[in-house]
Amino acid sequence: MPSILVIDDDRDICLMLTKFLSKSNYLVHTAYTGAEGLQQLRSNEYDLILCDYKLPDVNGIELLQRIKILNSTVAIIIITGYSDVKTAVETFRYGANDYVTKPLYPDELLVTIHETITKNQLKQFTYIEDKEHGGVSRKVRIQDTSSTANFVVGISEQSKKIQQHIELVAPSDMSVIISGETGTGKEFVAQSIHKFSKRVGKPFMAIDCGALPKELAGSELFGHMKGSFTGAISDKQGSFEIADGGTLFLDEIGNLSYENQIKLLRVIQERKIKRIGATKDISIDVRIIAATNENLSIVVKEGRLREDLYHRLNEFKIQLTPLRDRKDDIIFFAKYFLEKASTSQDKDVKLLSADVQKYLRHYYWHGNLRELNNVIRRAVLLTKGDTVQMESLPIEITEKNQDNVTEVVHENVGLLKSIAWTAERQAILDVLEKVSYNKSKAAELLNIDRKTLYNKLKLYNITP
Ligand SMILES: Nc1ncnc2c1ncn2[C@@H]1O[C@H](COP(=O)(O)OP(=O)(O)OP(=O)(O)O)[C@@H](O)[C@H]1O
Repeated sequence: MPSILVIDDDRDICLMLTKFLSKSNYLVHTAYTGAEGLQQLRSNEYDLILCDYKLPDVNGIELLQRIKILNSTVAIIIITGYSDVKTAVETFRYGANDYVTKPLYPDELLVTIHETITKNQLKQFTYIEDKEHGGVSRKVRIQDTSSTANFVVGISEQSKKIQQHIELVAPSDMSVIISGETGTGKEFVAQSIHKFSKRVGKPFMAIDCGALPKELAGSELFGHMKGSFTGAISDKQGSFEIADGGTLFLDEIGNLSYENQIKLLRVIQERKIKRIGATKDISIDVRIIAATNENLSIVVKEGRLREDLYHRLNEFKIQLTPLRDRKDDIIFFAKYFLEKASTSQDKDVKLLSADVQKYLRHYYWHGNLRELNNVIRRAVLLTKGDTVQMESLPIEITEKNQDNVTEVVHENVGLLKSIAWTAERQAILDVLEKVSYNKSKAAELLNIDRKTLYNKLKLYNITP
């Protein structure tokens, strides 16, 4: 039975989640503070941590970093208010796997939890038969690249160009830097390069340098010998050895320590590594694809990335455009995600209403394709008929976005506003019912303060 640790200071949410996740055959533990969560993590193994972004004792990023030190492979889903999505997408740089927005919908949560655990397990340790080492089984971490089957080429000019670049650079052995905002698809592009290269069939390993605790990074990348430091209880292969013959994808390269950058440079120049504490070098043949969502020339200027390493990695550069700047792709991908979500949820939602399409086109998409995927997944869950309507979109997309929707003719604005309001009114009523009309609890679940809730009750003429 997969096990989940819920970290949330809202005891009602913990209780509610424990109840329905247990019913869905998960083993659930709860913690009300970050410190308590870390304590639980020290004594238990979990498949997934479901963690509120705002905890009283520790901020979300710091907690993620501390979780990763204790367990670098556990899957993490962040719970956040939609208004904080911009901050939540930042957590992907620190190892979060996905996020869900409040108010929580049980069905959506179940789908997200199931997908996250499955995807994370595919990345985890697998025993493989190692012919070169006398057929001995060894434990390695290999990324399953079957997901590359799902790599979709967008229809915008920028996406077509990216595809050309992938096909151009893949057969060569050049190092590649892929840059782009979070969620633009850097890892998908890296997998695609691997798939089209002669290294296909060999390992593709993804290392998230942002999520890698500094203390463990050297050993994770280059391996270590038994006894080389406290905790090194046996010899360990690093990612370079494991990925030998294949491709190593180094995400958030700007986060590597200076010392590890020097070691990385040596691998590129001499094709050799030395495990921590070892005396002998090991020859390595690995193609490196690095990714970043920062401007690397600035990172170099600031002294966080060695210039020589930057130039060695920068043999070929692929720059992914934010989704908001390739508008043609928005609806194209939305339809793709719609079909995927509809199939996986066993529903028959096939269309996006004209208004929904307009609003999607004009939203900012801080989290790019990842955010679009999440919004569509939730919209499919909330849709009763075969067409996604405005009320199934988060209020942040329909409300804040209104000023930007230039294609909406003036007389339609009032109508759209009223649709958005209807959706919000319904959401408030649903939550009130769920918490037996306890307004404090309702405000918490809705992620607004009590005063705002009272104002909205007045506005929508709700008299519980
Ligand atoms: N080409 C694509 N085809 C289909 N789905 C895609 C594509 N690119 C991105 N996605 C969707 O967006 C999500 C995020 O993609 P990916 O992890 O590659 O982004 P990223 O830029 O590496 O993000 P981060 O910087 O946060 O690590 C994927 O899980 C997938 O749902």
